[in-house]
Amino acid sequence: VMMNKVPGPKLSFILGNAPEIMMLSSVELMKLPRKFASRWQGIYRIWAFPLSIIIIYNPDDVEVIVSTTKHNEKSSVYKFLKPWLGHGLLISKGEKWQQRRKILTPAFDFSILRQFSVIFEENSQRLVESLEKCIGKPIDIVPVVSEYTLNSISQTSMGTQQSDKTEDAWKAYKDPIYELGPYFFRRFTRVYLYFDIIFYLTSLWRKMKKPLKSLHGFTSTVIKERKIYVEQNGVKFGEDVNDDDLYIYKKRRKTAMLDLLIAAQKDGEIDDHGIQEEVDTFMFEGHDTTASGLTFCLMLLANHRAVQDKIVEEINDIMGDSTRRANLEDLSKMKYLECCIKESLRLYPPVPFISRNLNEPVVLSNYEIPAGSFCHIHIFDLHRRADIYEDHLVYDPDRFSPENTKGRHPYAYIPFSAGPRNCIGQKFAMIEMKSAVAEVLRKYELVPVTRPSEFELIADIILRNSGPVLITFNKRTK
Ligand code: HEM
Repeated sequence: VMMNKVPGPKLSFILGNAPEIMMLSSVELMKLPRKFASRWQGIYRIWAFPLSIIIIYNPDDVEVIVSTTKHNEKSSVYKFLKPWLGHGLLISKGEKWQQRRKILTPAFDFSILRQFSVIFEENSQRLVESLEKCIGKPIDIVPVVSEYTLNSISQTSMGTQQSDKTEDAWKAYKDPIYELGPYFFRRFTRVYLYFDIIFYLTSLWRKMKKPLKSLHGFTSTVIKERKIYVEQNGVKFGEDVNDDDLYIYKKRRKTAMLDLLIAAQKDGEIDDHGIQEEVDTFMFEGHDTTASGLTFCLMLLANHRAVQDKIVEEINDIMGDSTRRANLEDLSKMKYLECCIKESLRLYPPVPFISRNLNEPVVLSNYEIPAGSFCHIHIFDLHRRADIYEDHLVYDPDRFSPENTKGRHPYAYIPFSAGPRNCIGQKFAMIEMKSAVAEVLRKYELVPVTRPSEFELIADIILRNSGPVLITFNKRTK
């Protein structure tokens, strides 16, 4: 069956109402695909002249698209990010992507994550201390959590020295990102702005230049400082990693991502511009996603007292009376905590949708989809399918126990995407989130202020609430 048989909103709806779509707020735009998802069964199409877009949210079709390298190319939607992230790993294609992925993969090897875990521990400690000041009153956790994830990505992957970068110091990086958000949104909702030739003539583009310059200035300083450090300390590349965590961490050994790139440059595999692209990509992808994940997870735990208590019980079983920080080995034993994080990534996937260019025809749900179409994968709607997840809107971490996971379609749950183009930072993110949640819960009882029912999610690259996410932290008395 051909493409034009795929169900979807009436042609006139999209074309006729295009100006209305442009008028939608980002909260309303987030709701629209949710409405469509409930009307169709896992696949629908949208014509936004001259684009034909297929939207899928069923495991079989998702598997067809993400499990091979055939449909690996990101769609033009990502080009909105190009002025910022260049052709970094998230956006690049073909041989360039393959080569970069090969250079960068060792930076996320388990042996390196083991070294990083000491840094996560220290930052979790700092997170816990910073909450001390706010005990007993509602606070917005969004800035607190993103300070944690920014420090974590920069001190691990970028090898930034462990200075006490506070919220204020990070403003120079975060403010331009917040400034750019609405501009990306504007472009996304206006099909004519999909064409570079038009876009680069608009005042929108002119407005974007300044925040982009600030962002690039920030990351190029990170690179410069690290190059000087490597120069002065004569770090040798290609040494075996010593087993002593503390030693490696103090010495800041070669294996951090930025060091790998600097090494690759010495081998002529990448140039300054290429390094800048990757640092921009990883600074962003590596902090905003986990900040979103942690925000929603902590909010859900505040709203589910029994789940919180069960996690604390698990932690107490593992840590006993010890007050030392939970290390990587302890964290790997926290199986229930892992289920809680997974379940929160199901309901609130930080990357709510991904998109591919179909460069060759493909059959999805028995429809022949021609080459040249875009394929959006709506992770958000896939994760909320009532036929896969009973009581699909209920936060129930036990869904991810080994028994309950058995028999579930492997592509029914893909917060980190899947296949060859999956998230390179998946393990990194899980350890980082576990460390923070465990340490926070050991010290505090989370009392709900913002309720999930009050959420107004917005259409953005990363899933966010339109307002603050408030929680009250009280000292935990065992
Ligand atoms: C909860 C946290 C995270 C979530 C939910 C997440 C999710 C995702 C998803 C869905 C993709 C696929 C994107 C696409 O197909 O367009 C992706 C790719 C990617 N992620 Fe993550 N991510 C997380 C954390 C991280 C971290 C911590 C890093 C880096 C340290 C990272 C770096 C990347 C990069 C570089 C890519 C592109 C990979 C490629 O195309 O080869 N992510 N992530």
